[in-house]
Amino acid sequence: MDGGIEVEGLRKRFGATQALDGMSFVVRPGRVTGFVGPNGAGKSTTMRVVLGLDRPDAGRALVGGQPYRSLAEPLRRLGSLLDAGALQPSRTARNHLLWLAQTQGLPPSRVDHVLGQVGLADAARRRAGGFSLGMRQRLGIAAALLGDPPALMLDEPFNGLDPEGIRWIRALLTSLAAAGRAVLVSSHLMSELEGVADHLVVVGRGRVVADTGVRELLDGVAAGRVTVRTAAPSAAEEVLARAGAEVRSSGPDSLTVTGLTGEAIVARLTGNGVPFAELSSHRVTLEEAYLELTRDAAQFRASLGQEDQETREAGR
Ligand SMILES: Nc1ncnc2c1ncn2[C@@H]1O[C@H](COP(=O)(O)OP(=O)(O)OP(=O)(O)O)[C@@H](O)[C@H]1O
Repeated sequence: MDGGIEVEGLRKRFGATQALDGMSFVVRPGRVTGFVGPNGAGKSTTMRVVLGLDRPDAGRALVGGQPYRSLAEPLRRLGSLLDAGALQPSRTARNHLLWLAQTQGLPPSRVDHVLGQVGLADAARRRAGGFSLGMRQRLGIAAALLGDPPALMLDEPFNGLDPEGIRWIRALLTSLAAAGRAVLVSSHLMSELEGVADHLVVVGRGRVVADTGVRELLDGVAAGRVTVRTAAPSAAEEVLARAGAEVRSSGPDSLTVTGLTGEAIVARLTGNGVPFAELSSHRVTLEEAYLELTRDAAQFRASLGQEDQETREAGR
C-alpha cells in the first residue's frame, strides 16, 4: 500500500508471554487510526516490530509496501514516537533535531520548520533535560515529523499531558491526516481518542478484536437510543419498562431508553402523567462504544480485569 502501514499475521512470544498472536491490520493514508487496547495488549510490541526493533516469530510488517529496515531513508517514509523520554538531556531541542537530521541526510531547514510546527520555536535553545513531559512529547513529535513522512506512528502520545496538550495533539493529528498522511496513534484510554480517530483498531491479548470506522461504530451503538430528561426518573423508568423498553439511568435526571421510538416514549409518559423536560437521540461517547464493542469478547473482559465479576455473575 502506498504510504500506509500493513501488519500481517504478527506473532511474538517473550518467554511464557504470547505478546502478539496473529496481529493483522492496515493503516490507511488520510485518516487517524486509533490503536486501542488495555495495558499489555501488544500495541508497543507491534510498533517495535514495524520499526524493525523486535523481530516477529511469524508474520510481517510493511511501511509503504516495504520492510522498514530495507528503507533507504526511513525518516522520510515513517515518523515515529515510541518513548518521549529517550533524549540526550544535555542537548538543546534544536541540537537534538539537528543531530537527527544530519544522520538522515535531512536539511537543517527542516529542524526549524518542525520546531515551529510543534510550538517549540521559543524553547529551541533550551536543554531538553529541563523540559516538561508535554514539551518532551512535542519534541518527540517534532522528530517524527522531521523527514516529512507520509506515515506516522505514535505510541501513547497523550500520556501525561494536560487538557491543553491533549487538544493540541488532537488538532495536529487531524491536520496531518487531512494532508493525506497515514497516522497510527496508540492509547489504552478510549477517551483520549475522542474526536480525533477516524478509524479504530481495537486489540486484546496480541490480536485484533475489532477493526472499524469510528462513525459507523458510534452510529451503530447509538441506533435506537433516546435520552429522556425527567424530574421523575423512577416513575418514567417504571412506565417505559412496562411498555417493553430497556431503560438505563444515565444521570441524576436522565434515562437512556432503547426499544421505543421518541413518539412512543412521549405518548407513554404523557398518558401516565410523568413529567419530562427533553427527549434527544442518545450521543454515544467513544468510551461507551468501546465497552459495547468489547462486551462479548471474553478475552477482552479478562484483559480488563473483570474475571471476578464474570465469576460472580455466573454463580448467581
Ligand atoms: N521485551 C520484553 N520482554 C518480555 N515481555 C515483554 C517484552 N515486551 C513486551 N512484553 C510483554 O508482552 C505483552 C505485550 O506488551 P506491550 O508493551 O506490547 O503491550 P501494550 O499494549 O503496548 O501495553 P501498554 O499499554 O502497557 O504499553 C505484555 O505482557 C508485556 O509484558
